[in-house]
Amino acid sequence: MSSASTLSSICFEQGCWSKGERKIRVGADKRVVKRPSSSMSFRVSASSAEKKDIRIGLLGASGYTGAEIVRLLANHPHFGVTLMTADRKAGQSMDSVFPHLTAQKLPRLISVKDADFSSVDAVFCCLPHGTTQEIIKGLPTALKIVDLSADFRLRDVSEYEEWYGQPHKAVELQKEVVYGLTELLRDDIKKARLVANPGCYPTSVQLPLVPLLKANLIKLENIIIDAKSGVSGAGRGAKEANLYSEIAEGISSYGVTRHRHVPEIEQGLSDVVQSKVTVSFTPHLMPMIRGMQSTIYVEMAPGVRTEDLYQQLKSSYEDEEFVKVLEEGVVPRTHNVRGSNYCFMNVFPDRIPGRAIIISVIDNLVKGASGQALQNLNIMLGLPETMGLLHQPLFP
Ligand SMILES: NC(=O)C1=CN([C@@H]2O[C@H](COP(=O)(O)OP(=O)(O)OC[C@H]3O[C@@H](n4cnc5c(N)ncnc54)[C@H](OP(=O)(O)O)[C@@H]3O)[C@@H](O)[C@H]2O)C=CC1
Ligand SMILES: CC(=O)N[C@@H](CCC(=O)OP(=O)(O)O)C(=O)O
Repeated sequence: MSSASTLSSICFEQGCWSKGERKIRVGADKRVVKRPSSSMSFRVSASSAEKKDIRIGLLGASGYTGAEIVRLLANHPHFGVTLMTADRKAGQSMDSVFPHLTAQKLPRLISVKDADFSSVDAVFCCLPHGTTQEIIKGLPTALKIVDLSADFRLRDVSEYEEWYGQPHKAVELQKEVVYGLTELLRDDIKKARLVANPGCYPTSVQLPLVPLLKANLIKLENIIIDAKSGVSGAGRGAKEANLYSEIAEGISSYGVTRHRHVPEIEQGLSDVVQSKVTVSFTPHLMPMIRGMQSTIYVEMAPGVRTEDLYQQLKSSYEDEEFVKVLEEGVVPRTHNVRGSNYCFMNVFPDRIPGRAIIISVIDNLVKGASGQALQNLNIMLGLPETMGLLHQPLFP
């Protein structure tokens, strides 16, 4: 890995920049993008920018989440991919690995050890968990980084070691990490250099539960999460358990009693109430490619009705582009969010008094991974967080 680039910095017009920075005014909202080191200045419009002025490095570009970021960036006026890495596929062209991305002009896949980070301003890290800490530790400190793996999500390094079965290799770096659950931690993300993008299950679970816990509407005990994922959640690497003949025409529970997303979910929920929250969580592999549903059973606090949960979720997310509480009685389906950055949710009364059932759906590869990562990098660089993400779900 070679030496650091100076990070581009971006701000709204009222922000300030120093001498010698290039500026770009973007779209009608008069946003200003600034990059150090050139006297040149130019303008682009957000809708038709040919010049992608912010250079993106994509580590693990030959995987599913890497490819999904490339797909999303096709519609991003500022982020252009200038560096892409792979492991086994290093040396190949992206077109040959992912022909669906052929229309884009992309750099060749190289090994991460050959990567020159002086050519990038920000990095999406789409590597398997367990490999990422050492690699990120070696990156120039000027880079803004969104890590999609689980390597930096658990604040407590001993908890990481317990659940991931290996020592944490970047303990110092862990201290500066911000957890990237966008809608709920936006203010911290704005200031972050390194964001740990949440796991897909934890995203689908925390988005509905955090506002309800914050408002003391549900009990901390007996939260039961029955979650289901499409097979792309397991990545592109070949595994016997993910063969068509193992997945099709059936449902498999896995990680029963001990899935590594449990501590991540519990960390997020416990933070909200400043008290230990525990959950029962069982994930299932479904015979579908994308999509994730979490069906969550909760006990309501005394005197609380399902209507109160519904109103709380409605008001918490009324101004959010990507989190939608459906009309009363409408059941969210993974089909409704396919290919998009949306999370749809709803809450239903259980026939057992005092209990409620919450259903939350996302696309694991978008809101559960690459979409939320892009949302976070937009925020970290002062851009509108919806940039590149405003396409509608693909249905049917
Ligand atoms: N898939 C999903 O829905 C979600 C995934 N995530 C997380 O995002 C990360 C990426 O996931 P996904 O894209 O699905 O994974 P994939 O298995 O599809 O892709 C992994 C990528 O990392 C590269 N790679 C593998 N091993 C190494 C290594 N030792 N050193 C350097 N590069 C390596 C691969 O290269 P090559 O192809 O050449 O072998 C490939 O580009 C993972 O940490 C995953 O847990 C998070 C949320 C959801
Ligand atoms: C279907 C499937 O296997 N899903 C993955 C979760 C995907 C995800 O969010 O994983 P990370 O925490 O690794 O980022 C799993 O259960 O391990």
